[in-house]
Amino acid sequence: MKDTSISIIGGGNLGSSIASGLLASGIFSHQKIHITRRNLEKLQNLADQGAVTGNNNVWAVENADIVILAVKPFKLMEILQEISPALTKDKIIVSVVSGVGIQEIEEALPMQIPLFRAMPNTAISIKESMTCISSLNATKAQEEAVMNIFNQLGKVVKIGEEHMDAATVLGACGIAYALRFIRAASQGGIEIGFSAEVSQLIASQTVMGAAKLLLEQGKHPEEEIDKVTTPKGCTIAGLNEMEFQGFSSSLVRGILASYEKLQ
Ligand SMILES: NC(=O)C1=CN([C@@H]2O[C@H](COP(=O)(O)OP(=O)(O)OC[C@H]3O[C@@H](n4cnc5c(N)ncnc54)[C@H](OP(=O)(O)O)[C@@H]3O)[C@@H](O)[C@H]2O)C=CC1
Ligand SMILES: O=C(O)[C@@H]1CCC=N1
Repeated sequence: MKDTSISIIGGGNLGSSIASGLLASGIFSHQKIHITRRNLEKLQNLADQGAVTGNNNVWAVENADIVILAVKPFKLMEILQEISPALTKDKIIVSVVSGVGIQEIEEALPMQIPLFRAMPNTAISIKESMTCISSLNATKAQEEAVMNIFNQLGKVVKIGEEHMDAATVLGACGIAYALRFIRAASQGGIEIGFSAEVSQLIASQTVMGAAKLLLEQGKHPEEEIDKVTTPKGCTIAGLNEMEFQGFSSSLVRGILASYEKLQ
């Protein structure tokens, strides 16, 4: 895709993470990656790596084959109105905005354009995102092209639009839940004698190993847990106390609370 141009409108937390992932991936030439926001100073790091930064959204869309919309939900309609004159039928739009449905976006567009919603997470900056994608008005080839981009930035799954809020919670918010687990585990590690640094290393690498056991071997978590829980041992004692304190149910309820916020 070296001749293809991609523009990210809204270089904030997620937009900049996407740009970093794209720069690291080599999918596009660096000078074909455009990113906009009003406070340009905050894009200096991406400019230093060869991306084209700016604050002219219309220019960015005119010069793009693929446009990623990464502004806050309340800004999206304003941005769609602004960039509408620069849109043509051959451009692909990908919205990573949470809570705004694909149909609502289509209604705000001046013509029928291949439209995608993608829900990545901030690990896209290191090509370890989980990205869920839905589409409207896209050909098979356009779907494959978009899936292929996100596939190189982590893992990707195509979902129905009706599951996009669930994807937002489990995948995008999920990064924060997992990080909070790591922080809590690290704090426990400090209580039992490790320095903060060593504790965080042990907790982070352990979570990565646990995730890889499932991802690489397709196992169920309980199958792997059974291998760790020695009868009368310390793991089952800790797990049962955590469950007594509501560990699993607090996670499930937290996921529901996030989901309800999007309804
Ligand atoms: N953060 C995350 O983990 C995830 C976020 N999302 C979704 O992604 C979207 C962005 O979220 P997030 O990155 O966290 O939010 P941020 O506020 O960090 O980023 C939005 C950016 O848009 C820029 N912006 C505002 N107005 C304009 C404009 N007129 N033209 C160009 N850029 C503009 C802002 O920069 P400036 O003020 O300098 O213009 C800001 O940095 C949201 O819709 C969110 O729901 C989805 C999945 C995960
Ligand atoms: O919390 C939020 O609203 C956004 C959506 C997904 C991740 N962050």
